Amino acid sequence: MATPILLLNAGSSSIKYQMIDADTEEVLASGLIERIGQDVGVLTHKVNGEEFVANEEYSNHSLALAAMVQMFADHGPSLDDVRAVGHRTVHGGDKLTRTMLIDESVVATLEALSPLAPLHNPPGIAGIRGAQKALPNVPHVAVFDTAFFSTLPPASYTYAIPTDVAERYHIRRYGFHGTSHSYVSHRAAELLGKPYEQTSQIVCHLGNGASISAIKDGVAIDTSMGLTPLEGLVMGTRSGDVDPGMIAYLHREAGMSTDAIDTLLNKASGMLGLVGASDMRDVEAAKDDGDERAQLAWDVYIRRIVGYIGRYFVLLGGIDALSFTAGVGENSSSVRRDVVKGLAALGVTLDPVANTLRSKEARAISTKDSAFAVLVVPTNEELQMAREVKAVIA
Ligand SMILES: Nc1ncnc2c1ncn2[C@@H]1O[C@H](COP(=O)(O)OP(=O)(O)O)[C@@H](O)[C@H]1O
Ligand SMILES: CC(=O)OP(=O)(O)O
Ligand SMILES: [Mg+2]
Repeated sequence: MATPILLLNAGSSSIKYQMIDADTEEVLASGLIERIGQDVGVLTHKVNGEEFVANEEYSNHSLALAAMVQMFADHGPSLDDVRAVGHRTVHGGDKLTRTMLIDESVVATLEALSPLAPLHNPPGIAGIRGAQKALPNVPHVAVFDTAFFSTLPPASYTYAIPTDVAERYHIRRYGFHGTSHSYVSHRAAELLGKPYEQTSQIVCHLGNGASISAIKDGVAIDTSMGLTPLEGLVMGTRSGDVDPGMIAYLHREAGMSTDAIDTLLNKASGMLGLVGASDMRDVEAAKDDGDERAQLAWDVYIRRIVGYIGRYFVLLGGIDALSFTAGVGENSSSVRRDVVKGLAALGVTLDPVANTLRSKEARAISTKDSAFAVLVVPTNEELQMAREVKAVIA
């Protein structure tokens, strides 16, 4: 008896999905709907080694989801066999801290948290609504990006603002990409051949959004994203850390509204703001062509990562492994090379051949005499979600 589970990972302009047999962990189908909200969207559906592509306008996430359902109807596998649907849900706040069945009160809480994750929670909710309509008779389960970080100690999650304000508005650091940090750190422990609970690790999730986590004895103790997924590293379109004084300054001096500043920092900053392109492949190509703006953006990006790793290295008192994951972390050997170059004081060294080898497998890229292992571990948020959903419906 197979247990097919449908996993939905709704982003601001895309939905990634997989159907996984939770018993064998076999991928039964996978797909990606891109450019939701633009004139022409792209839906790519993969099943049995075949690929089916549709180009249509998907003006919102509900319509995109309806197109996905149609793909399953036309090309299989049948959605009738699906036993549960898992939803990547970005902000769970301080109430929703573990994988759980979705009911109306969960959706209401997610709606209330939307201001804290404006790029992520609204599409997540649209995904839940659309999937509930398409698959009304199976359990729907929410898997939170924040859950892995519910173990952060107060010294890590507390902002130095008046306690009554923090409490009234639930202002604290939550952390995101937790499903990925959890999957990657467990996989890294396997590669190290050490029990998870005995590992100290730093994980760099470098995708469009990016974050770093510090894990001590198998417990997350710090991470670079905070109240919202804006804090920390430089990202595709997000600034990461800035002096918070900049917000009031822009408001007063440039006459910008709070919404305009929010959009500036979340959607027009990062690589896009510095170079005019949010995709690291474009930034790297421009840098290699001698574009000075791209070189500066690259240096800012790398320096921020190196700074966080140094800080977490000290906090952890040394580490067993530093892992790179997500779109940039898995694919850009130059980002990995330059980050490790910046960490020379820690005695870490890369094997340049292993670093540039292209592979989809988790692997070590450091030399034998490196002070700690450097790993590339392809993330698999959907598989991690399938495991958690299976446990919840059991
Ligand atoms: N070969 C590559 N070199 C550098 N960056 C890459 C490469 N392939 C993909 N990327 C980067 O990965 C990003 C997407 O990462 P991903 O983890 O899928 O992000 P998200 O889940 O936030 O959409 C792209 O925006 C691109 O910048
Ligand atoms: C939380 C977050 O930043 O997610 P993503 O990287 O998918 O944008
Ligand atoms: Mg992602």
